[in-house]
Amino acid sequence: MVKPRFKGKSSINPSSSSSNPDRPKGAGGNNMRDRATIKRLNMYRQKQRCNDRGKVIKPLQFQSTVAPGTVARVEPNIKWFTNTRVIKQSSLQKFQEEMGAIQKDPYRVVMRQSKLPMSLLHDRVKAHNSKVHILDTEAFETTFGPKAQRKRPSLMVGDVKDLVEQAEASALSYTADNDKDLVTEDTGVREEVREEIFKKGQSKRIWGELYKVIDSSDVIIQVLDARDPMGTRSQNIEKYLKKEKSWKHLIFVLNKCDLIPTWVTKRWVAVLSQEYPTLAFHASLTNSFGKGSLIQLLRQFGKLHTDKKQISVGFIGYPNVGKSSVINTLRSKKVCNVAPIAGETKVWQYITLMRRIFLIDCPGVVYPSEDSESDIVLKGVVQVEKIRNPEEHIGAVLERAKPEYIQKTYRIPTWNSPEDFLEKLAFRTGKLLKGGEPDLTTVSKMVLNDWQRGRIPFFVKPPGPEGDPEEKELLAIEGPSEALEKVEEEQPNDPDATSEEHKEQQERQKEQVKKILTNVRQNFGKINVAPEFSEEDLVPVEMPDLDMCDFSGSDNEDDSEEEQDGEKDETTVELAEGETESTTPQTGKAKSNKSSREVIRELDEKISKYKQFLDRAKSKRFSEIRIPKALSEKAFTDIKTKQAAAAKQEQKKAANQKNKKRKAEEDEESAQSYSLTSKQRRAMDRANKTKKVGVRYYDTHNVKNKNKNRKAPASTSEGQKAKRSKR
Ligand SMILES: Nc1nc2c(ncn2[C@@H]2O[C@H](COP(=O)(O)OP(=O)(O)OP(=O)(O)O)[C@@H](O)[C@H]2O)c(=O)[nH]1
Repeated sequence: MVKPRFKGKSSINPSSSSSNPDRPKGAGGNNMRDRATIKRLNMYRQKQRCNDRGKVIKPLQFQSTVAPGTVARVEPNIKWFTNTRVIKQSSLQKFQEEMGAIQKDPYRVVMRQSKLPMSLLHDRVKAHNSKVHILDTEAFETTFGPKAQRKRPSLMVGDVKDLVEQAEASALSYTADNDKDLVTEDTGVREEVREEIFKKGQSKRIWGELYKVIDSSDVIIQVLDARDPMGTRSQNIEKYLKKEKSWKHLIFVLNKCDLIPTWVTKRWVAVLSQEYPTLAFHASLTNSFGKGSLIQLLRQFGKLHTDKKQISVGFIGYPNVGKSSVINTLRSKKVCNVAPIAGETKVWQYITLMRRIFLIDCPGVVYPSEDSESDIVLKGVVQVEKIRNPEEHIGAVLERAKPEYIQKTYRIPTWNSPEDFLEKLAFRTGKLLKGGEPDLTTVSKMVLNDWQRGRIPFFVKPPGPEGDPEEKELLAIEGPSEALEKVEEEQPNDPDATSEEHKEQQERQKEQVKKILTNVRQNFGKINVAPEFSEEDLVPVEMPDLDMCDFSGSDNEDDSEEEQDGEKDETTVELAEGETESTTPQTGKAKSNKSSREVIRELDEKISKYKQFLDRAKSKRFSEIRIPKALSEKAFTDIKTKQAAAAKQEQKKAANQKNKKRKAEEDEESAQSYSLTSKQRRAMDRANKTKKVGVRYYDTHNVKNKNKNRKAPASTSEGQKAKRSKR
């Protein structure tokens, strides 16, 4: 530190040291410390000097020299009161009036409030018991009238008596187990902290994404896993939507219907339809179900919002329920990433379905619940690879899935415990560690993956009696419209819905939505159920509407799908038409005019239609369709008699036209065995073949195979076989 040295008259130190407050300007460059800073720094740096005995011989600057305890006076310097200002009463009043007027004016803003004595505006101290002047600030109508907008506290009771009664009642029903706030003695035993992965889909970021999707959508589709619709449903989000966004349409889509028996799909659709419009869906690019209905529904919703250029449809739901797959199915191509692991979708994503309809994919969201870790794993919320102890959840799998399905899937006849099961499976699949130890972790992961991907047949049984088809029908038919009414009734009024006009508009919209939903019908018989369920699970569902009209209705769905895809499905058969033709007597006269070949061709067509129908039924393993035996027999006997008649006619013609020798031979043959020509025999064979319902689905649907079978001459195939056997 440079001390100012006395140099004659001047006490200014000419030194250019950085600690000299008097140094000339520019001596330290452009960025010089100012005088005050240097003085302050010097003050910090100074040290007190003491003699050998500890007595202060040089006190610090500004240090009091007065002995402690002495009464002293502070210098009466004006600088101590720099922030104080004096204002005249008249000026104060003027300030209050002018500033008050500005504050009340909503078009003017007071800037720099902190620099103005704003507290002077509110100097009137209010007494504690002074009246609340609500009406000073709010009008009577908005406060108390029928159109009051002021929020009232929601009190559960009307008066103190009620309150006491309620308190007593709740005291009686008190149980310490449910009391979360109860302070208990620390036993030292605590629940283990949950692994982070079990909080999948609950992060703030994911919820942020969800709210973005909800805010941007006009129609919200909650995708549910058909195997456990209630478990993958977020009732809290539904409540939120009903309360805060009541003008948005919420729809359920029951996805993965191919993994459960059809009657279960039907029942769940009926049950869920009582709350929200519900559609069954099977997401697949090649073999989907429900696509036509959903697109039709979305189109109709688009028409509802004529005021908008386009509508946005948000897909929300648990992770891994198939939101992205549904979007891909609707677009008929891979527009969203799909994976059999949860959390594939990370951020929201906009996809154009049509010019007027946009789809928004959302990451899977999980509402924090009481679910156990096993519940979370089995709902497919977490990725199996990330589970630390997958063996712990195998017990839950074995509990939930029926033993017969486990036996069938893994070919393990019996087991005593989950560990035993895992060991047996490890030995069977050769998943062994060093020394031949079974690799339980790998095997457990395999089982959990199989579960999540639907390879182990499982479904949560829907509520209600199982074998009451009448009730089911009723629910299925009345469901959507009832649901709509209920939803609409429960919906609170839109804040703006004060005017009559708005109400009318709402009514109109309600009617329109109702109409839309009654138009959308699904034929559950068309779902291709993949897993093989036991007899017990395939509760035979009588379909009273198994007259062929039902099938014509079902084709409508395909039609709409084709409309979308722009391609025609060759396998679509209008059985309704076929049925009326075969059963009505009108054909007799007309047919007599037709040539026998035409008749045979027609009959062939009919045969193939019936065959397709039977194959379809067979592919469902008769889980949902029961063909009345009388009906099928009648149909086939009809065909056979007609074929025989046509064949006879053909025979007669041929007999007239062909030479005598041939005629004689034919006569001889017919006399001997009443046999038919090879063509007729083939036709008869085909007719007989249709009786065999054991033909697999792809035999008729795979056109390639069909042609191969037809074209390949028997001799060549035999020749090939012979060649192969020689080799
Ligand atoms: N069997 C069957 N599997 C399906 C169906 N829909 C989706 N999946 C499968 O379910 C898995 C998850 O599908 P995603 O579309 O990725 O599911 P997501 O809901 O988008 O999942 P997140 O990205 O985690 O939100 C994939 O392996 C799909 O193949 C369906 O209808 N039937």
